[in-house]
Amino acid sequence: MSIKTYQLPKLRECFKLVDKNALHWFPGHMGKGMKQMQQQLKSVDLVIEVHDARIPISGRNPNFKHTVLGVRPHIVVLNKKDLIHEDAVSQVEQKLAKDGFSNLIFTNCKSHTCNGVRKVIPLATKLINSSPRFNRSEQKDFCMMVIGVPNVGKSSLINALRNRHLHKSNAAHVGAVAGVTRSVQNRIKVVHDPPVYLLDTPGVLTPSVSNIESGLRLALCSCLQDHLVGEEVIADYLLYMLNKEGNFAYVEYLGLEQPTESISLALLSHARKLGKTQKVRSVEGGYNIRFDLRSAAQSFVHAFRAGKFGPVLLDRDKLTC
Ligand SMILES: Nc1nc2c(ncn2[C@@H]2O[C@H](COP(=O)(O)OP(=O)(O)OP(=O)(O)O)[C@@H](O)[C@H]2O)c(=O)[nH]1
Repeated sequence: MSIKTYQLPKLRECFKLVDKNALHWFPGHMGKGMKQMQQQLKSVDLVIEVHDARIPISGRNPNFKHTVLGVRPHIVVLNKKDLIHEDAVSQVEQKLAKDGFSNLIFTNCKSHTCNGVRKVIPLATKLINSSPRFNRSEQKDFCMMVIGVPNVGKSSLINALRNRHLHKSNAAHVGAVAGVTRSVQNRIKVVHDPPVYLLDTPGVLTPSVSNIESGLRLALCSCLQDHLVGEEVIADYLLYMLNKEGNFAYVEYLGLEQPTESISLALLSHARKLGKTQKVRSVEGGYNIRFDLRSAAQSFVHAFRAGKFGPVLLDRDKLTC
């Protein structure tokens, strides 16, 4: 196999700035969902907080700490483990342990043989049995609430656990866009004996994103809806991050000769490669055919989300703080 060497461009130190309001996504169902979660706390024994492993710090909703965490035992599941480097796992573990998260499990809900998925119920029941159950001490069944920001894989985790323990098909609705689950759902049984039920909840973000770069990372991982931020802005941030990581797998994918820092050049090349054009009305009255940069941006970002550029830990810079 030949290894390509590239003449590297001078790395830029910034990415396209986006208006903070574009990163503000807190529709009504999120506020309502948060209230429903708080109300449900008395009927659950444990909270499972799911994160996207690519953004273990940026993807954390700090409001959960004051609203739904603290009363019941708590497990952090870092899902989409297949999209980060194997060697990043221990770095993330160390950082989160330093931040006070001791019950951590990495999962890949797309794999039927994931070891992490296998560990969730045994760890959860162990934690419940070693904590006071308060109003639920007479209950024979266990109930756990699955929380997290949008699109991190909460429903997928419930389905994976149900599949593993009951060999039953999916019961929670999974989708590739943020905001599929819009209210706290009915209990879903995932284990027979002792009975274990899980509550799926809507993904909830903070009402305001304080840091633009964290917001762009959330957008890149599909925790916000793309059209709110803009596909070309997300694509620009992706290009900036891949260059910063020294990950040039995008060069061939986009049909480029060399790495580039220019998102316009990258998208033009990709649109040309895909043959994506659009008709644009000209001032003279007719139509001009132009390369469709928006479709190219969508395709670039989707390729990243599908793992086409290999594993990427977006929060690497936050692990040393
Ligand atoms: N690569 C990868 N993709 C995953 C994994 N788990 C879930 N997904 C994908 O992530 C997307 C979101 O999954 P969901 O289970 O719907 O996420 P959610 O957190 O319930 O989403 P909301 O209801 O929007 O809050 C889907 O396209 C899943 O197929 C995983 O471990 N690895």
